Amino acid sequence: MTDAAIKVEGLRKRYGETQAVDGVSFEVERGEFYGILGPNGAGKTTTLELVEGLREPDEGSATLLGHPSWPRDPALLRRVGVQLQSSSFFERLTAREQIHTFASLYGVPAARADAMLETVGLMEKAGTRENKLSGGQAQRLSIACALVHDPELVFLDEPTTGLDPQARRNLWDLLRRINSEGRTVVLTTHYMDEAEVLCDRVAVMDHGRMLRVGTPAALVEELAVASLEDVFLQLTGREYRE
Ligand SMILES: Nc1ncnc2c1ncn2[C@@H]1O[C@H](COP(=O)(O)OP(=O)(O)OP(=O)(O)O)[C@@H](O)[C@H]1O
Repeated sequence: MTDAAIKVEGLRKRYGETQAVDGVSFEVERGEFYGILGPNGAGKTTTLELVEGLREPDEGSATLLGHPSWPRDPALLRRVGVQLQSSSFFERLTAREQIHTFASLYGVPAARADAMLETVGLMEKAGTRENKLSGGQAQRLSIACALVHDPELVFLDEPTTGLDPQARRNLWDLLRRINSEGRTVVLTTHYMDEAEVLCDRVAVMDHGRMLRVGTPAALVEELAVASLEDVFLQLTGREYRE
């Protein structure tokens, strides 16, 4: 058993000619808010999928809460929440029906599912079908579904992409609350301000490798620049693009 929430050693994954993840190692402490930053195609999503146990690594290993993430351990699924893309909703179901379905898959009482809808501010949209929700509402519903079984560890892949500034800030409040309740949160993001505000530590990734890990303030200081945006630019040589 290790006390880290996540321990990753030497992960590699290739798709045909593309070395998507090229020897990634990192650790996330329990209760930490950890951000993975990188330009398009850097390998963030593949890294998350390997760590979550959704893909088999070519090499290397990951442990979640002290257990190997591959081969998948059903007992672990109960303790981990993964935010699915809103395109993974069950078709034509309302917001309430979606989260009730997730709740029943996990054996969670319906009342808990309703409480999660309330937490993400979707009670008044409970009767709305998934395809009629706005982008922000769909994101919040997907986060609520990932949290309905009260996981200890939560993975979010670009949770605020495509949201307007107000909706992003509302989501930040929610993510902070989730973390302050003691959950470990790992997210990827396209937004440096978001990483700076939310994350205890960030890892900057490019070309399948982790270039640097540290607190946003420490990275800014280490590279003697003005902001995390500059850290990103200096390490990757690229503006952040969506
Ligand atoms: N299923 C797949 N089959 C083939 N190539 C893939 C597959 N998934 C990802 N790739 C390639 O692997 C590389 C890493 O992709 P990945 O989605 O992990 O990056 P990312 O950092 O999450 O990018 P983005 O910010 O655009 O989501 C990219 O070059 C991508 O084109």
